[in-house]
Amino acid sequence: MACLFDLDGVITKTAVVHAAAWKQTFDAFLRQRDGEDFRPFDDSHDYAEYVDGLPRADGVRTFLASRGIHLPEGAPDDPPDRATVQGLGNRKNDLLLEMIRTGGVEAYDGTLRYVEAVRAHGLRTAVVSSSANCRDILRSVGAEDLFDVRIDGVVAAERGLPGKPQPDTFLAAARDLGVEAAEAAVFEDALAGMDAGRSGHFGYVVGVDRVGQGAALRAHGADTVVQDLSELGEQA
Ligand SMILES: O=P(O)(O)OC[C@H]1O[C@@H](O)[C@H](O)[C@@H](O)[C@@H]1O
Repeated sequence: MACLFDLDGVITKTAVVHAAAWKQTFDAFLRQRDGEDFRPFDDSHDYAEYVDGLPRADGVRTFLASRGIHLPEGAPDDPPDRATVQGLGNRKNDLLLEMIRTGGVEAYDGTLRYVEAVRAHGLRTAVVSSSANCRDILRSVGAEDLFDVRIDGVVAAERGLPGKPQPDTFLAAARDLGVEAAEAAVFEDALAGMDAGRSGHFGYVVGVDRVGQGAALRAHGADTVVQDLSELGEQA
C-alpha cells in the first residue's frame, strides 16, 4: 500500500496563492485585450474548472480556450509581458514567487500528521504535483523528507509525462514506489486530480475540500470527501 499526495491545497496552503497569481495575470491580459469592461477571471469557478491541478502552460491554454482565445506558444524564456502561452505563464510565476516571498508558505498540520501516521504504519508516500515549484515549497515547510518519491512539474517534463487530468504522474509515482495503482490511495483537492485518480484506477481517491466544492469532487470521482486529513484519523 502507498499514499500519493498532491501538494497545493493538500499539503500546503498554496492553492489560494496560485489562484490569486492566476487572477492577476489573466485580468491584466484580458483588460489589455478587451478594455475596462473585460470579463474577469473568476478565481473560484474558472480556477477550479480550467486551471487547478494542471501544469502551468496547460492552465494558460485551457482557461484562454474557454474564452475562445488562442495565443501562440512562444518560447520558455519569453518576457512576462509577451502575449504568448509561455509569456503569461512566466508572468504568473513571477507573481507567485513574489507572493510566496512576502507572504510565506504554511503547511496543513492535519496533513503532516496524517503523512507521519501512515509512514509510521509502514506505508510509503509520494508527492505528486504539477507544480515546478514543488520542491522549493516542500522544503520551505520542512516536509521534503516525508515523501519517498516526488513527481512534480520538473520531473514530469524530464520524463515527458502528461500532467493532470491525465493519470500518468500518479502512475509514475506508484511505479516508483513499487505498487500497483489499485494498491495506492490518491489525496487531491483539484477536479483535475480527481479525474486522474479515476482514470488511473487507483485503489481509493480522497477528495480534500478546502473551498466548498465537495459535490464537484464527488462528481469527478472522489470515493470520499474530507475537509481536512485530520478527519481520517488513524484509519490508514
Ligand atoms: O506554476 P507552477 O508552480 O509550476 O504550478 C503549476 C500548477 O500547479 C498546481 O499544483 C496548481 O494547482 C496550479 O494552480 C498551478 O498552476
